[in-house]
Amino acid sequence: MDLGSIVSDLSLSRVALLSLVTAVVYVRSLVVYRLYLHPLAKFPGPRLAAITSWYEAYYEIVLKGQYSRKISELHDIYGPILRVTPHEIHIRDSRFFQQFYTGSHRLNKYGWDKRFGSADGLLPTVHWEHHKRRRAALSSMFSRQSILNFIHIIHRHIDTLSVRMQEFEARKEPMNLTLAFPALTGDIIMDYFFGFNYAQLKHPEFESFHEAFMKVGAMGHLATQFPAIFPIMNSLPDAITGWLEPSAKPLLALKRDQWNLIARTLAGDTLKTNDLSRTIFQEILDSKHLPASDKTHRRLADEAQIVVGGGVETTAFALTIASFHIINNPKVYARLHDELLCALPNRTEVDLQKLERCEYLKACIMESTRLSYGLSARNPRTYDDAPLRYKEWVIPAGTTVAMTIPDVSHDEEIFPNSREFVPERWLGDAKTKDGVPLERFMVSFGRGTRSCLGITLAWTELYLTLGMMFRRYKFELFEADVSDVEMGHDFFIPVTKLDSKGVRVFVTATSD
Ligand code: HEM
Repeated sequence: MDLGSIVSDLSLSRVALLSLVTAVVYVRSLVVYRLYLHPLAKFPGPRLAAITSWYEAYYEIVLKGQYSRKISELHDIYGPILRVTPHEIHIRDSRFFQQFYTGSHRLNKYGWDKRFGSADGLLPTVHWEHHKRRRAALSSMFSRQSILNFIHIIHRHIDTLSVRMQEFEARKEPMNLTLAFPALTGDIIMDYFFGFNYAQLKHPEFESFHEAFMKVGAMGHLATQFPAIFPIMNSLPDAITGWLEPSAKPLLALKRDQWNLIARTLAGDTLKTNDLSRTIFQEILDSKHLPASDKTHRRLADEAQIVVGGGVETTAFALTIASFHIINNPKVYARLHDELLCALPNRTEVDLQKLERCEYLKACIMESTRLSYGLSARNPRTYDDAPLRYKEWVIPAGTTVAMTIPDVSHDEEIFPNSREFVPERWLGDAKTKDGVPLERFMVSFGRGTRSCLGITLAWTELYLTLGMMFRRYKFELFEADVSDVEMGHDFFIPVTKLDSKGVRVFVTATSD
């Protein structure tokens, strides 16, 4: 070995040593900073969660969507306020929920922009002002009147569901409601957004967006830790991404499909095949609230993914939960069926106004919505203008603070036996023990300026679908139990145990 190479070997090992020392010093300083000097250092919680986001990553990625559950256990130990990552505070206090989400109209939402690969859709929009104009552009399409203008199309899809039920009855085969409902809600929202649908409800196996949206949710945990994932996925050809990550294929297909639909519309193709006078898509394109930068191909694709996504899984899960519990509880079924018999003496009729007067049906919908949560994820907000006060705590301005809907749905003080399906808890002048109206704690549609935009559409679908089903049919569960509707994983939306075969039922038409 010559002198030159000895010298260069020595300097290489010096560089390596120096790098190691620098890394150790950096990590130690970061740990000391996050534990003792960080503005959130005084907040309770596990030290590991305060030091590194890998604590969160372990529960979300390795254990597949279990951090929400862990956080609930941590609240039992540390109290209502916790530091759950180095930069985030979580609060579990049902009585603070309303105040937290409505405390200011200038709340920003950091974090969800990385989750779905559609950062400029309404739901994940970070800045409150951008959100305000994007929401204004969509609002009129979600008013009661607009939904009533669209209701004949919802009726058509519910008729198709009824025809499919007759088919399964004739074949004496179990029907998979877990798959049928996303096909129903998918066809409805496609008709409303684009003006046509993929007839997923007519597909023999109810092929739908269901799997793709579950994948979006699951990948969100990865994207939270590695925000480059979606930008990389978007920049690679689909074939390569699909080869690298086969489980992303349904998601890629969905994204590609929506991208192409928007390209065709922008190029002047008419996709609309239904008789609707306006689609959500046209409404966005014509909106005076939006600047040109909000009408680009990419932004429209983001909005399509978010609105179609918002319209599919949430309502479908609430329908699945309602159906399972009503079928599983003969007394609930009997009471509901009797009520529907009075409201709709003619079995072919499905009338929204009449169904809305059915108190017990409404109570069943409240209960299934409570148990379906809408979203199971921590729902972050940032008070950027001033510190947020919670009890004796002052949370510095600019801190991400989150609360979680399932925490309220399962607050035993407010909803005793909260895991059980008890529609009766909503009847009459329902109140908590200390006299607060119970509806105040129905938070599954969120609260404040960013609460669910599709609430009227969701309620309309729930009334019409459940009204039709439990007026016209009787059902028997086939190899399904409560674990097929309980949350096993928080993939942003609640997901049941992963090996669930779904809620399968035998169908029989009623004779009355
Ligand atoms: C049972 C059914 C549903 C439930 C429980 C539900 C729940 C929710 C929740 C909790 C949020 C608020 C997220 C937040 O606070 O940041 C939300 C937002 C949203 N939902 Fe729903 N949803 C349902 C059905 C629908 C339907 C049918 C649509 C129709 C497209 C829809 C569209 C949206 C949209 C666009 C947003 C974003 C609103 C915004 O950021 O301003 N949802 N939903």
